Amino acid sequence: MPATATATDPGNSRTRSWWGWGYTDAHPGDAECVEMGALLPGTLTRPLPIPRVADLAIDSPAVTPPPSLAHLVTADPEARAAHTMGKAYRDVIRALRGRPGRIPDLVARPTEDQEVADLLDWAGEHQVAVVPFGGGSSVVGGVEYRGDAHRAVLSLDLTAMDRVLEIDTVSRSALIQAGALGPVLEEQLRPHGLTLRHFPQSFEFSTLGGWLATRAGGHYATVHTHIDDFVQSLRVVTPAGTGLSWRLPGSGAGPSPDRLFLGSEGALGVITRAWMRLQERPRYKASASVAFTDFQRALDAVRAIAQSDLAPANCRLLDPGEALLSGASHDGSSVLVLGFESATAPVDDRLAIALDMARAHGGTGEAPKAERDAPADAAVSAWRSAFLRMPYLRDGLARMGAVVETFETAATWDRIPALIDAVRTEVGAAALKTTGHAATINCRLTHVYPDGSAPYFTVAVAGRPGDEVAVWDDIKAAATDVLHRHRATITHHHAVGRDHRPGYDLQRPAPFALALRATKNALDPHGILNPGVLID
Ligand SMILES: Cc1cc2nc3c(=O)[nH]c(=O)nc-3n(C[C@H](O)[C@H](O)[C@H](O)COP(=O)(O)OP(=O)(O)OC[C@H]3O[C@@H](n4cnc5c(N)ncnc54)[C@H](O)[C@@H]3O)c2cc1C
Repeated sequence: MPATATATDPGNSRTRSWWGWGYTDAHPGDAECVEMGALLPGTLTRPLPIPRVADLAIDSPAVTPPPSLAHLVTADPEARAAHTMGKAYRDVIRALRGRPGRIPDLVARPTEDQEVADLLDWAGEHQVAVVPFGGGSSVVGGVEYRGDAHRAVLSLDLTAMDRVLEIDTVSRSALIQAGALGPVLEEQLRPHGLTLRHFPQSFEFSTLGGWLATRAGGHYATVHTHIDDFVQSLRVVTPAGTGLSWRLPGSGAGPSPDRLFLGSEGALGVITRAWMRLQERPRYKASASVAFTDFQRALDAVRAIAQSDLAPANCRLLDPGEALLSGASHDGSSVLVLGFESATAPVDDRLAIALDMARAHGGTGEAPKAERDAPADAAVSAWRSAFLRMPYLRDGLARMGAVVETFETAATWDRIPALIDAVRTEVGAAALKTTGHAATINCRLTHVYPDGSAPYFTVAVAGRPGDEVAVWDDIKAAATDVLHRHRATITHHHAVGRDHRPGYDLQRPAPFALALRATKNALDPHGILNPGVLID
């Protein structure tokens, strides 16, 4: 039976930062920034001031919408500033240094599909570049226009389209508007005992449409974690018309129309709504952590667990640096965070078997605790809270002039040990060369598969004050080169955007690039949609 739900924003009384991560009231204060900076010798002695929109040079909009669309569009400086860039380190430091990217001329907030189509029609007639914008949490330059300086730019913010329109409890799926932020969407599903169960680290500040357009990866380590797996059907508004795929549990009818738009990053069309497969909320949970003195043996343990049929919800391996940083270990050991959950049956047995497998590879861990009865163990809790706090701390370190950023990849198991070693050595050497300081490079495995895994690296180093962007670009170029030589993907879940174009262009087969170009020409004949992303 169809059910409708009303959108709510649980966090709407708090102020979102226009330049940094999340809510302004959660940002570290000056004293905490100084304390963090002291951990990286060579950083500034005082934090850079919080940037103010009033200090930005914001030109008058180069374009005016027609009266019929004027009510959807704003030229408010705060709104324009907040839609200028994503939330990568590169974005944050440019805002802090008063050098943000190209500020869009206008921000539009459509409330229904027809308004999206009307905005695209108008933009096509006037050659206005349109950048679809969900939560704006892109870390790859996905929402930042970097094309011709004379072209007008419209940021198309989808967040006013944030409702769960219909729930089919029989087929356990829901029709959801693309602009719903994670908490807004889950709040509407909760009364039905259902969940999308897609929890990227950016969950609070990213949208369903953004997840679909970037093929986001959720928090879970195995099985259902990529947003792709939950898609039943998509509605996409393109300059060439609107398409709606059929709701099907599976179909072998030629190439999948949904697959064309998953990962299309706003370059082929605007995803306005999707039927998504839902899950029951888990009732049984159990978690534990295992310490290893030997990282290679820890990798072997994770591989064994990933190649079993245990399917842990969480199977994150933290190297010693990552474990120290998150408070999961203080003695130089690597830590494997294991978690199981189910809506159907207790999971303690599965956790016990996984722990036995870890111990067989030299791991030491405490007896498992079922989370229904007892809190998760200390290392698991420490890791979880550090995980959510991390982006705020990154911005605090950026205010100290430090260079702190992450990058992620995936490769088959046979390549993983050499890949991780090469990143540590070669990216470390590049960081030393460009800054004169030794970098901290930590690694964790975020997602594991029977045939490989996704290592996620964090780099922290004192920058060259005032030159932090160039420093990061040097380091990132070295990282791209290492990944390419080791046949590791340029991104496992952070998308391509503009920053990953060099790696993506190398990775994709030439005939596929031809097909993508032809598709872009067919669907977006005026080239207005997110120019520079995926294909020129
Ligand atoms: C601290 C932090 C943690 C993160 N953690 C994760 C993580 O765990 N997993 C993960 O996968 N990613 C993660 N990311 C990256 C980012 O959150 C994801 O790429 C996310 O899917 C982007 O969603 P969004 O709504 O913010 O999209 P935006 O950043 O607004 O847009 C991203 C891209 O999608 C396009 N787009 C947005 N909405 C639409 C639409 N409706 N139709 C068509 N195109 C659209 C945009 O044009 C852009 O190219 C993280 C980022 C940060 C800053």
